[in-house]
Amino acid sequence: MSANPTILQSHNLKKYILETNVYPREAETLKELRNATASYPMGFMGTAPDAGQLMALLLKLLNAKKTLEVGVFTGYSLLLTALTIPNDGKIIAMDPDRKAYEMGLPFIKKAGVEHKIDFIESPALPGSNKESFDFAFVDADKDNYWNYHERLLKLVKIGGLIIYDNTLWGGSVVWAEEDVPAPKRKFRQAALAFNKAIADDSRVEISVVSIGDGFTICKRAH
Ligand SMILES: C[S@@+](CC[C@H](N)C(=O)[O-])C[C@H]1O[C@@H](n2cnc3c(N)ncnc32)[C@H](O)[C@@H]1O
Ligand SMILES: O=c1cc(-c2ccc(O)c(O)c2)oc2c(O)c(O)ccc12
Repeated sequence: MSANPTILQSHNLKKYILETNVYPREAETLKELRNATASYPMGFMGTAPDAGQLMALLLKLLNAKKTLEVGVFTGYSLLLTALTIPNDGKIIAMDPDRKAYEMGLPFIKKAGVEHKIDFIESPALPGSNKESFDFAFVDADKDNYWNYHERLLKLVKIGGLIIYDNTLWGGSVVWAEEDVPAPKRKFRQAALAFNKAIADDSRVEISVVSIGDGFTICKRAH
């Protein structure tokens, strides 16, 4: 729910933020990928550009070099990460949907950052448990977030960050169940359970940010 100001309740305020501080600094290739994605089926799933700007800032703060992405789609967050990490950085990016990745690939090539990307055409839940990643972005099957969390706490370094997207699920976490469209209920329940569990998890420091569709930023504490 990136293009819709579902969390920030004012369309005008969202527009103001985007036009004043986000779009003028957005890389040309990201803009092109975002525009091409808008006419792709389910194009609204792409990461919101204001949320992307926050992600880039955090990647820079961390000096992240090795990152993991679960849920690539056409590659907005992937290209953003590739543009932000150093030239010898690496992103392992997993998604069973190669078609969507290939739609965005020309923009990644044009930006000259394809060498930083290792795309794996597969559902996630990686095999190795060796900790080594500075950063992970999870924007995939919402009902698996807790499974990803358990695995990522082994794969991300102490002090590293994990960002989960869609944790406010269009704002529906505070709606009555009957007001939520039936197909959205399963992921709403998943978000409610995830938000409760993460609040109780002393292994991470957290901040829930009402940007995009809700970002839960977790720092691995120990
Ligand atoms: C919301 S989109 C990702 C948006 C992307 N981060 C962006 O900025 O455009 C969700 C993606 O998760 C992928 N997905 C679904 N189940 C998955 C799984 N088990 N492992 C990895 N990716 C998965 C879908 O194919 C879809 O492309
Ligand atoms: O409607 C959506 C659906 C999904 C989604 C992702 C992975 C799956 O396996 C799946 O079955 C659905 O993801 C979204 C998202 O990430 C948004 O930011 C906004 C909307 C949606």
